[in-house]
Amino acid sequence: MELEDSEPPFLKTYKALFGDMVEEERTKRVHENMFSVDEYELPLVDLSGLSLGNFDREDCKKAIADAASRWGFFQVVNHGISTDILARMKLEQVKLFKQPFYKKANENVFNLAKNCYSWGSPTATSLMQFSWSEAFHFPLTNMKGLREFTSFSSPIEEYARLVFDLAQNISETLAEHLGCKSTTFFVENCKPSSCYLRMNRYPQCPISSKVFGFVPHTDSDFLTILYQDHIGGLQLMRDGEWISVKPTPDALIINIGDLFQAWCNGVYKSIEHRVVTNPEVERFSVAYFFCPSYDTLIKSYSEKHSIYKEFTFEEYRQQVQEDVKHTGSKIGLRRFLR
Ligand SMILES: C=C1C[C@]23C[C@@]1(O)CC[C@H]2[C@@]12CC[C@H](O)[C@@](C)(C(=O)O1)[C@H]2[C@@H]3C(=O)O
Ligand SMILES: O=C(O)CCC(=O)C(=O)O
Ligand SMILES: [Fe+2]
Repeated sequence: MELEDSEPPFLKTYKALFGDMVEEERTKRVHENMFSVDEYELPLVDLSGLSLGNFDREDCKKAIADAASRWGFFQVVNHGISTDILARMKLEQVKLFKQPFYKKANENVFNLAKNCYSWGSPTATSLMQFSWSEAFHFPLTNMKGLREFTSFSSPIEEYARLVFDLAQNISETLAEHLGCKSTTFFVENCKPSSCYLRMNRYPQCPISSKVFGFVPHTDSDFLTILYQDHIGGLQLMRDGEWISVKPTPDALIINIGDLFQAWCNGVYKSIEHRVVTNPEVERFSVAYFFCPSYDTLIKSYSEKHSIYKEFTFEEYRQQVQEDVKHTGSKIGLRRFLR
């Protein structure tokens, strides 16, 4: 197997030691169920409809609510975040991950939160729970901290400001569709400082199609807004099958989180998703978790009927972390069924 100069050193070593194994792995992946998964385009909503006349606006809101209830996932274009900001954010993200390990692991260098950098799933208790990825996952309580590393007006900071408004608008649209026309719940309980940003890097994985880039999970938030590059690898569970999500340039992917599913009594779905590895190229994504403050009480929007017990966001996170610690898996909302 010939060695290409452009390949990272670890891959050269692998090919020298296990060349035929890598070839065999590549052949195997073609038939592997992870890679023969059907690729779908998520329901696409053009948000420019929200700023048009009444009918277009209502159609746009209905498309958002339909996708959130039928898929739990959808993608949006004309979301108001420019291609330029997305491209500059991606560049900063690549620069950040290319830093030497000692710098990435030293939170003072980037002035981000403590312990925000990790490899894999920190609490994995078996290989199947290992994630072949590295990530910075930090609360947006200190946006200025982002400037220390990147530049005065960090594109990541600009993105975080814009994506908060987008998450707020989409949440209120979803609430309105439930008949909560003038709810102030999200404005009162979700602030830029209560949200999180997670930057993911998925290195190429030439050794096994059985390793996940990110283990199957649901997001423990109201709403996640995901910016992914063109490589692909995100899969979601639909009708009992894993389906691959086809990347759309400059689109943002919205998925409903556990807290919204509880708040709306299951009308909108928090869907399990995962990331599969790629044998040839690395992949980057940025997930924005739209979260309330920890003391926010999550209870059904409808007084008359609720599937889940009331719980604060803090109680939810603690329960998840306890379950993940003791069992290696997140039990999530099932813990709070009435
Ligand atoms: C180990 C875990 C923590 C996590 C659920 C999981 O089982 C695997 C995914 C993890 C993750 C990653 C993104 C978010 O940080 C998070 C809150 C989420 O929604 O999925 C965490 C989960 C968690 O701690 O609740
Ligand atoms: O990278 C992706 O496509 C998904 C990442 C994800 O699910 C997460 O960060 O919660
Ligand atoms: Fe996720």
